Amino acid sequence: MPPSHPYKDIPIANDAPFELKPSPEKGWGCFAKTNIAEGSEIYIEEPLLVVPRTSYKAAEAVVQAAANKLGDRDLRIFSWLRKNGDATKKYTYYRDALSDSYFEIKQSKAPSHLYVVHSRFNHSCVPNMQVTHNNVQLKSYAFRDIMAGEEITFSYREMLYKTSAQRREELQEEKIFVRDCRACVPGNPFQEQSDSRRRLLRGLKFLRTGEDPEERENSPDRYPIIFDAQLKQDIANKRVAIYLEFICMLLSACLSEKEGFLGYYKTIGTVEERLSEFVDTLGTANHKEIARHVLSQETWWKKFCEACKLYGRVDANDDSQIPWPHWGDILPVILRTWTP
Ligand SMILES: C[S@@+](CC[C@H](N)C(=O)[O-])C[C@H]1O[C@@H](n2cnc3c(N)ncnc32)[C@H](O)[C@@H]1O
Repeated sequence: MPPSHPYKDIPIANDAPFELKPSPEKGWGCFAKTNIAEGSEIYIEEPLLVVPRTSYKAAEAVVQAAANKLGDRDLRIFSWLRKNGDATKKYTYYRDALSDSYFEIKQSKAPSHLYVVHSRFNHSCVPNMQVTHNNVQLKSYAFRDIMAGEEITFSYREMLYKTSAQRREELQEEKIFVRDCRACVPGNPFQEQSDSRRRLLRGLKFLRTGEDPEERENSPDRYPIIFDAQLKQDIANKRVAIYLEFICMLLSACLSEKEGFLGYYKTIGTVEERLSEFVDTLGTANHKEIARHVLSQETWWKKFCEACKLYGRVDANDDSQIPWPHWGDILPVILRTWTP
């Protein structure tokens, strides 16, 4: 009989809906023991170790000092960590154990928090779990239904607006070579459509808000999303017409649903709630009526199609100064790139 794997000893609450098991080509991972309904909590965890931010070179002494303050039990748990679940790969350096299993808690001044259980979940670009935190406590929940036996994954970075090539580039910088991901493995229909959908989602976000979610990290010209310089400047400086914002929100919901991300933003209210609030901002009674009719449609695609009836209607609360013809150019392009 093979010797027991050290991960088998990692303490996981009995009522946790998942178990740790080998995950083909990804070391070990976490798999659902039962069906988990969308919105259900998956795990709550406190950090085992909190280490002040430091340079990689200095980290060994700093992490070692923090580890030395652990009680016997926690030190033993720390010692069970293995490089990507390989039982033979015990860490030589404390800093490497930390750097493979830490989470950055943005609000905290000490960014390196080691969570033994949450760091056993593998990455996916089409994940089913979201990890949030309340100060230093991590809390994860299912943002879509998860079937018993399915691997539970989360996205290590914000990746909704990135194409597979962009994601690959970023993850490889962290030595993560994504396997078994239907949005990344080239040549399958989901992957090809996924790239177009994510590019469109990014463009729609820019149209709605004037902010390009990728421009923060990349130079504006590296992965341009809007090629028309005048249009780009107009959107960045001015508000778009209300009808267009509404249509863009609905098309974004269609695309997010296809990508499996519709439940992802539930922490800030459901898409339905946000759209209802949006309807309240319309100033023309007739437009409100059309918008309510739009939201009563069964599917996101039907809602989007009905919303297109608002196309070009200037609302009483509209303060858009962006000239019309641009939008006439854009919508057909959007519609051509995506089939429901
Ligand atoms: C935080 S650990 C995740 C748990 C790890 N698999 C284990 O057995 O302990 C991160 C490491 O898991 C591996 N990994 C995570 N997601 C992966 C994926 N989608 N494809 C391939 N490897 C993945 C990478 O080696 C990465 O450095």
